[in-house]
Order: sequence, then structure tokens, then C-alpha cells
Amino acid sequence: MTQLEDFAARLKTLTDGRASAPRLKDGVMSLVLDVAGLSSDQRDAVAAAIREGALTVPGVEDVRIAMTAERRPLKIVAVASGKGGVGKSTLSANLAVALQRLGVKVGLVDADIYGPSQARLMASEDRKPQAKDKQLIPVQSPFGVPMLSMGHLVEPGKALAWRGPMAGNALAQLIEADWGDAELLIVDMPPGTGDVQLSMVQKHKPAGAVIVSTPQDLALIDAVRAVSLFEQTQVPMIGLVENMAGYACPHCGEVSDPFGQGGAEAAAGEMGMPFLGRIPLAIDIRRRSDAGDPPAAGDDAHGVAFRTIAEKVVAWLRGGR
Ligand SMILES: Nc1ncnc2c1ncn2[C@@H]1O[C@H](COP(=O)(O)OP(=O)(O)OP(=O)(O)O)[C@@H](O)[C@H]1O
Repeated sequence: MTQLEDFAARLKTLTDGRASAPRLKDGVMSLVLDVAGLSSDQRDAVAAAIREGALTVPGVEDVRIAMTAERRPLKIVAVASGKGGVGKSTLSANLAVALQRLGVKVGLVDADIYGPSQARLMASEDRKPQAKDKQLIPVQSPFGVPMLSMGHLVEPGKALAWRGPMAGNALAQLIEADWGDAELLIVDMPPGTGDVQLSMVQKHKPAGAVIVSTPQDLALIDAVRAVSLFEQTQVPMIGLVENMAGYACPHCGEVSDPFGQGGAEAAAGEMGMPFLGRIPLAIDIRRRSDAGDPPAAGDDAHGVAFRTIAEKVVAWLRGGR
């Protein structure tokens, strides 16, 4: 066996079968490395190991590694609402955590440029994203969900003066970050249905959208507006979530319904979209969200409510879309 053949055999173990047979010409060893699903650190480590090994083969003066990735495209699920304050960020964070617990490789983007809250919700306020080759590397949250938020990049309130294009560029940087082996991105959209939302949807083409609404009629009218933004841009609807549905008594757990029950479910039916579930208005949800302890990380009634919604999202995504 020549030393080149010996190295080719070692390459298999070194790269877990990801490298093509090496070729040696004029002192240059060249090979193709499949890096699909590897994080940038893993990629660099494998390439460094190949280089080190290759340079021990007599006659090799230089090594060229062409990296290819037959990547599964990263699917985006946009979480949107027609207006602010209905719990879109709370749902996005908990949906991401619940999906991660269901085994989905999921990342979270806080696209709410003007009022980012995900860093607090996901207990990652103290982390700063790094950049490599002008691409951002997401921060890790304590819940196994990599994430990026404007809250990680600028001081609170700084982005407020940004105009549309600047906000749109910042958002694109978050979405086009190095998400490693993530297969799904939950994007917590900015509230409302303006230009930033429209250009995000046109540029990044979400696989589907989840609309959040509260039970009040007014909020539902806003939800209809959010639905039409996605319809205009041919983004399919995954479904509607009713948040703050009924009030869960912190003492006895009984749920009362000051705004009546079933309004959002009926509205979803009228709009021809699935109803994904309801999350009660509960002090515990607000308290834990503020404390960076998303209920979806646990298995109590609220955790189960978020998991049920996440299961429906997974079923929708696996339905071939
Ligand atoms: N089901 C719930 N029970 C109790 N409090 C909730 C619930 N959902 C959200 N909240 C609280 O309501 C407030 C608004 O929620 P959140 O920030 O998620 O809304 P939003 O729609 O993302 O708002 P914005 O668009 O303005 O960022 C927060 O204080 C949050 O903790």
C-alpha cells in the first residue's frame, strides 16, 4: 500500500466517510468534503485534521479541500400577530422550546427589531453572538435552542430610530446566520403588518405562519389583517393560536372566560385555517416568562398546552410541506 493509499484509508475514519478519494498532482492534494449538517466549528476541526494528516504524506506540499453541503433547506415558521402585546413573543419562545423537546433541531430569531424580548424570555441576555466571515453565529440558550435577537446586538432602545431598510437588513442578518444543523427556524415577527414584515416574508419565504390572537373581537380583526399579509405572499397558514384565553385562577386553577369562549376557534374556522389551541391568561406564565423560565421547558398544564401546539406544528410540517 502506498502512503497515499494508506492516507485515503485513514481519511474514511477521520471524516466519517465524508471525504472523496484524495488526488495528488504537482504536490497538491485535493479532495471534496461533504459538510452537510456540521457546525462551522466541526467543519474547521475536520478540515484541520485532514490537512495535518495530508501533509505527512511524502510529496504533499499543499492541501485543497472543497467543501460541499447537500443541505436540507432551513424551513422558517413565522409567528405573527396583527398587533402588539397579544403574546406573540411568549408563544414563539415556548414553541421553540417545546419543538426542541420533541426532537426538532430548531433555532429562534427575534425579528421584533424595535422591541426585542427573546433574550430575556430565553435567559440569554448576557450572551453576545460572535461573527465569522461576516456571518453571525447564534448564541446558545439554556434550553438547547440556538437563538439570535436584536437584544443581543444593540442596547435597548437603540434600534428605535432605524428606518425600514436598515431594520430589514438587520433582520436578514439574523435569519441568514450560521444555524449549523438546525432544520427549522421559529421567527418571532415584529407586531403589525407593515413594510418590514412584508419584505421579510417576500425575501425569506416562510414555509408557514402561525397567527396569535387574543379572544377579543378587536384583536381578531387584527389577526385577519396578519392572515391577509401571508395570503398575499402565498405563505401557507399553519393555524391560529388563541392566547390569554380565559383567566386561570392562581389559587384553584379554574379558568373563567371574561371574553367568552370559542371566538378564536370560530374565527379560524371562518378563515378556513386550523385552530392550534389555546393558552390561558395565567399569572404563572407572565411571571415565568419575565424570569427567563419558559413554561414549555416543564410538564405542568401550561407546558402541556404549548407542547400540544408544537405537536400540531410538527404534524403540519411533516405533512409534506
Ligand atoms: N398567556 C399569558 N398569560 C399571562 N401573561 C401573558 C400570556 N401571554 C403573554 N403574557 C404577557 O403579556 C405581555 C405581552 O406578551 P408578549 O411580549 O409575548 O406579546 P407580543 O405580542 O410579543 O408583544 P409585542 O409584539 O409588543 O412584543 C408579557 O408581559 C407576557 O409575559
